[in-house]
Amino acid sequence: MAKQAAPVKKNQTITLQFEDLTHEGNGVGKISGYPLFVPYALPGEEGDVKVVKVNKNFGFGKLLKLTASSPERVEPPCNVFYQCGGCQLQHMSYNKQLDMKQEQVKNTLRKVAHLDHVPVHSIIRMDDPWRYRNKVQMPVGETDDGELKTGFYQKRSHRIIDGMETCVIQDEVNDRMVEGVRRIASRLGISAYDEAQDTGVLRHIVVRTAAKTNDTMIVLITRTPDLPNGDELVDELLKTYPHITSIVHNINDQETNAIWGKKSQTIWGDDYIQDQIGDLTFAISARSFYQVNPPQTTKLYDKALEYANLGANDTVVDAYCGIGTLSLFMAKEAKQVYGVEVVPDAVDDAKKNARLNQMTNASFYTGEAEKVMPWWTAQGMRPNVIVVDPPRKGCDEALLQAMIGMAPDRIVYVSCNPSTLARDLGILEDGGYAAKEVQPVDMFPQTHHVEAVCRLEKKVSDASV
Ligand SMILES: C[S@@+](CC[C@H](N)C(=O)[O-])C[C@H]1O[C@@H](n2cnc3c(N)ncnc32)[C@H](O)[C@@H]1O
Repeated sequence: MAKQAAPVKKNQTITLQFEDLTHEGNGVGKISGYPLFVPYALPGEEGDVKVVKVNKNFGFGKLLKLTASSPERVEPPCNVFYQCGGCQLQHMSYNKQLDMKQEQVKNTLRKVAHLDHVPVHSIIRMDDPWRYRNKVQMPVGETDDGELKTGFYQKRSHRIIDGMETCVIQDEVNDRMVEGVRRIASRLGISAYDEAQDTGVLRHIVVRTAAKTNDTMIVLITRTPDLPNGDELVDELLKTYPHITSIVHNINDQETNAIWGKKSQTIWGDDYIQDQIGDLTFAISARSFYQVNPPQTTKLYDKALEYANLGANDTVVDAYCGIGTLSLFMAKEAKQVYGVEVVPDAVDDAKKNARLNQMTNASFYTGEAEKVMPWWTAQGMRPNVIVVDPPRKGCDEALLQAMIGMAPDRIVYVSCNPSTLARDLGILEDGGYAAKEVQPVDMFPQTHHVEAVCRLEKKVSDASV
């Protein structure tokens, strides 16, 4: 059969009405049924678009001029929003962002796993959806005059954006600290890493601030094993910012896109910062995962706890447990909690956190959850509740099968990716679990990222009814 040509050509300019949004927040307009995805266009708008890419079934366009604008369009407060790849939705009212995320969860569950019947509750919004991030990983470069400069990369590139004054989703302390480190390091003549030549020293400045305690950790990531003028840098930083609790040097000597290298050493203060969530205290070291949005984290964990519906005799497994945050909240209500996590430093933090909070009924194990869980199943572990909170790629099939084998009464699935959530729910449904309800939580305002918690229960078999 002859291949049907796309009805547009690259570089052609067309007028398009936008009717929908993609998961990434791009506007969707159709020309003779052929969809074009156009960043920064909103449903209900019309605009002149230059076609920039033509695939067989869809294409991409660049918005040249809006001819009809949506009431949901707002002025992005960030001066580099259109260059930076960090946020995608600042041009959209917060209510519209929430609608989009809600619909994404609903539609993905329906399309991927045919779970149309599962109620998806209204997304839990953030009261003030700005300045929420407690961690920043900022690339370092050099100006033409040899001064250090910092800024996020331009979209789909490794070019640092010029003129980035601030990041409006970062905690202001992080913004200030990045600028402070840049200024002092520049004065001390520390050079920036040059990716093209694989030369120079400072690659990234990472700052993590604890919202409740104001503890701050600074991580200096260098290509070189030593940090020239490191002592002076530490002295000056401490003089200028006495609230710093930890300074860590991480070495990344590889030619790679990865930010972090394998070796870290604390060059001043503690190996970790401490923060509080609710009435629990957590130690967090440099390499450990910690939720980035403190006010929303409390809401997310409250929902996960409600869904776990724990009793004093319950045993819980928390797979992908990080530093044991959710595990310890569960341990307050359950008899025993077992956490498993792949990052050894995070497991050390989790053990420390159990001690810090005087909790003796939570134990933590290092390993890949997809390997440890089948082994636990074979050992006869039979928890009443399993909690999973995997990275974006979702759960490994071996882990899902191990969960099914453990036959818990309830499963709580915390997800940062609706597509893998839906895929995994399909497998759990086939394995005898019913998804009962889903609660989206807006953990990442101004970005297209979506978080959701799902409650599953073991299906009652016909024979036992
Ligand atoms: C989304 S975080 C959740 C952590 C924790 N529940 C929290 O709220 O802070 C996912 C965690 O899974 C860990 N992880 C990634 N792959 C893993 C694997 N194969 N086995 C065990 N843990 C893994 C990551 O290191 C990270 O700590």
